[in-house]
Amino acid sequence: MTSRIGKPNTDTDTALHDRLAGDGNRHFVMVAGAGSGKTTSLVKALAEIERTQGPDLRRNGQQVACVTYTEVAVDEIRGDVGNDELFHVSTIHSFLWTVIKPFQNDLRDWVGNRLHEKIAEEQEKIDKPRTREATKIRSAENMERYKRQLTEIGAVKSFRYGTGSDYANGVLGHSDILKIGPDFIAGHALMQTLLTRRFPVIFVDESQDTDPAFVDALRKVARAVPLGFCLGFFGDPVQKIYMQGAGPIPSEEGWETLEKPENFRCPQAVLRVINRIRAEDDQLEQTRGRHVVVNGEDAPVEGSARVLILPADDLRQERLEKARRWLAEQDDDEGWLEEADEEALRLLVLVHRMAATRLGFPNLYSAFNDRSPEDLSSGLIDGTAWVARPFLSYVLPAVLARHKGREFEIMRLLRKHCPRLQPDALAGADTAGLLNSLQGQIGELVAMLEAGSDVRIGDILRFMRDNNLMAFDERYLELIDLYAVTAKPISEPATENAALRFMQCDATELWGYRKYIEKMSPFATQQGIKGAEFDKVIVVVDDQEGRTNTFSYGKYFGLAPISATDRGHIDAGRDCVIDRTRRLFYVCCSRALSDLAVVVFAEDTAQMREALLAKGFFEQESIYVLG
Ligand SMILES: Nc1ncnc2c1ncn2[C@@H]1O[C@H](COP(=O)(O)OP(=O)(O)OP(=O)(O)O)[C@@H](O)[C@H]1O
Repeated sequence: MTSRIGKPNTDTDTALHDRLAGDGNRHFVMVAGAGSGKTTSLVKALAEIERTQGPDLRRNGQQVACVTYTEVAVDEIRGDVGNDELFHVSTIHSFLWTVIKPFQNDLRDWVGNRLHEKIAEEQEKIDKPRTREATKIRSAENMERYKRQLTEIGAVKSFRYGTGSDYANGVLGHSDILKIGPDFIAGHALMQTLLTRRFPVIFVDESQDTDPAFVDALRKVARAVPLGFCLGFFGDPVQKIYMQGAGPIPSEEGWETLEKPENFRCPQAVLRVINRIRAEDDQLEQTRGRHVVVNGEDAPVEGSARVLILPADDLRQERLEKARRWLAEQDDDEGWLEEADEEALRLLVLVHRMAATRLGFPNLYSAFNDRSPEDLSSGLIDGTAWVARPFLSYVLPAVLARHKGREFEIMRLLRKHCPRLQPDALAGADTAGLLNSLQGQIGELVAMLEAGSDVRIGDILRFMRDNNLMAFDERYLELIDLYAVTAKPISEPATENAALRFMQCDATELWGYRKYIEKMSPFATQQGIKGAEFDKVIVVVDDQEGRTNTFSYGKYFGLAPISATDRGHIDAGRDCVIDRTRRLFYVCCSRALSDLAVVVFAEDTAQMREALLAKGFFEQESIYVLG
């Protein structure tokens, strides 16, 4: 038994198990605060289904689908329920791909329509009288390319799912899958029947951040199939931290709303803080808090929740280290200095310039973050930025595998990514010669990524393209060409040159970046820790670092003025920067199992203290100004 499944059932768990066992409408929404055990309820419900319905489902070749937000969350749930084939645990993308993959002809039609749409969009740009000449030329070129692709897709044998779309080669990208999946599910009755037959139960975890079109498509299925199918959402609207998430999931007629009043994770001191934070949102007040057994008695943990205000100058890194030492001394607890144990301490930073500098990838960070387009800046945090993918999933793992002498792993990576090892290319090839040459080229990559090699990221990509080590999509090929003809380093960040700036970074910066992405440092992003918990949590608040309009602690704490746009959003009752920052702060503070410290960098520390006192989240005696 794993830790989650082993937890005692709450009344809500019992109510859910009864519902799952019933033969009426079984759809439900479980909505509850942080640490209330939503994921625990989900895995316990899976175990209950296995126990009571497992043999029948297996006999019918059916599965229970559990869709969640990240690979990390998939692993967590898998860790609880094991590798049982009865459960199909996956991210949204991979679930949608499983569902739509068999419909190859429909996929081809969809791509055809999409290309027609793109052609029409470009034509519209050309037709606008105020479009600049250079833009018109680019649009005309794009149109030609799309038209060419229209003829090429006829020859595609079957479509695959990859990171970026490359229609001519049969590759559908992340964003395509997210459009096609809900379209197909919502639009085809046959699809709905097949879906519910194969997956008579579908659970969606972290529903507040799930794509709204996907949620709507599933709702439609639930309406169409009220009996014999069970759709269950688990979420917390106050933990929505991605702009595009669905937020609250309204219940429908016949559905049950299940609530969980307790918080099982946080100690009393932290529970008081997060209840106050939440009082400004939906006012849900959680009860109980974490308990431990002391001398045979179940007792609540008091824990701690403090704020340390530090001057925002260019000594931030040193000051943060000093603050950790201060906490260690105050508590006589070396845990605050922990560097390696992931579960013991996490430092949560909103944006990572500080971590980037410390880990040795300041330029790469700047390329992704400063005036960069949304897909790069948000992809920086979780490693999904399209320019970074080949390195994180292929090049760096291959080089590491060579360092460790794991040739088998290198072959696995090459087989997956290298066009020269695909079945079509291998037919009639001199396999031994090919393998030798590939081995040699991996050796060259190792040397290029060694400290002091003076190689740029773009050089590595050119090497890979020239030796056909990877199938690049068109966007990437254009970028490699652009890098090749741009001799001068770019000094001024601009949206359109972000990817090129990435290409011009020292290749060795990739190692620090990998370390950060793989969470091999005590730092984690504030958005990246959904669903997780740590013994000690340090939330680093530093508005100077953030250069986006998505979050602002200054505005949230009432120190920075709100803009006219913000005012417009507030007046219209729309989601605004203050709401988003509050939710992020709530998620961060609610990760602590024992101790929470919020480290705030402020231009004016006294003023910040006043602002925090006025907010009233923390007790007066728990707010410290450290010089
Ligand atoms: N019934 C229970 N009894 C005791 N502890 C529990 C119970 N349910 C959950 N817990 C513990 O509470 C903590 C939080 O549980 P879980 O991660 O499932 O909550 P969650 O609601 O998904 O959290 P969040 O939304 O904040 O990510 C875990 O340490 C879990 O082991």
